[in-house]
Amino acid sequence: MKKNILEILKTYNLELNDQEVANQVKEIIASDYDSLYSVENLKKNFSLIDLTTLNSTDTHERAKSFADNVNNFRNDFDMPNVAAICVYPYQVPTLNENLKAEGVNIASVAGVFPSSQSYIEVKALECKMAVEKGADEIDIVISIGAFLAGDYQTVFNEIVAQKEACGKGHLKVILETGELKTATNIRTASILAMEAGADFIKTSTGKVPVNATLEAAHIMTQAIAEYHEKTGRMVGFKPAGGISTAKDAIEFYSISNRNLGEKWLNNEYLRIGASSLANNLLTEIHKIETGEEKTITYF
Ligand SMILES: O=C[C@H](O)COP(=O)(O)O
Repeated sequence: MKKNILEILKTYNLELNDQEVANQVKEIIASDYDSLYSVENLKKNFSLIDLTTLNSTDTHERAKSFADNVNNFRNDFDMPNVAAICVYPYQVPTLNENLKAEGVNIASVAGVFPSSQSYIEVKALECKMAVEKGADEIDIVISIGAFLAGDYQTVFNEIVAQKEACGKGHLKVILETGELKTATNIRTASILAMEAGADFIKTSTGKVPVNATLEAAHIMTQAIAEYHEKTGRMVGFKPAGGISTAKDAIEFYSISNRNLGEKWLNNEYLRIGASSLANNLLTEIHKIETGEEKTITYF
């Protein structure tokens, strides 16, 4: 029998004040950011990256070139590799054939990314096919229109169906927080997605005007910590969309560090979805380690 998400949500206090959230974020950054800004943490943040392309101009060749660079990375740099490469579903077989780097996963968007506007059967089939073709992880988007219309049960049922379709694949659920607007909506969607079985909750697709914000990260990581306390299950967190500088990465890391703590600060439970962060982190690490200002464009 399908669970009733409205009944489940009643067991949580969902109301949040946007201004209080903003103040809490300011306090965390003011107090923690400087001490967390180190080469060690920049390298760790690199190892949290889901190296992403997701452009309309993508091709199999583009996926292969990502795989080649990731395969060679440890020959060229003495630091941990990225966590995963994230591509469109049709590119999964290309990664499956070409990605050889140890410990680097294949992630695929699915569920009719980025709009999620289709039949649930189509969305679930895309998840199933991507896993069958070799994806370890699947990134889907919630039905934002249904959520904003208050139809939480449909949003919940669709996540459950796509989780089932993923089988052994890990499911990351994108809330598209920039479209949810309020802190209360972001908190509600976080809890709904976790209750539906999300292995990770993720902020954004990178395809809407407002992508990952520190406020959304704060709300989501607090919800993850609370859900863990209530159920014992550790859900991962993935900020994504518009995170491109070393400063951005350490700011988001400061929020996760404060709200989730050490157990989450590894790529099993923490990821950053980003198309341009990797090169910028390499450039910053090189600058701190050698004193030389040199733009590194590896990916
Ligand atoms: O999931 C990852 C996002 O699509 C990446 O967004 P970005 O291109 O703004 O880094």
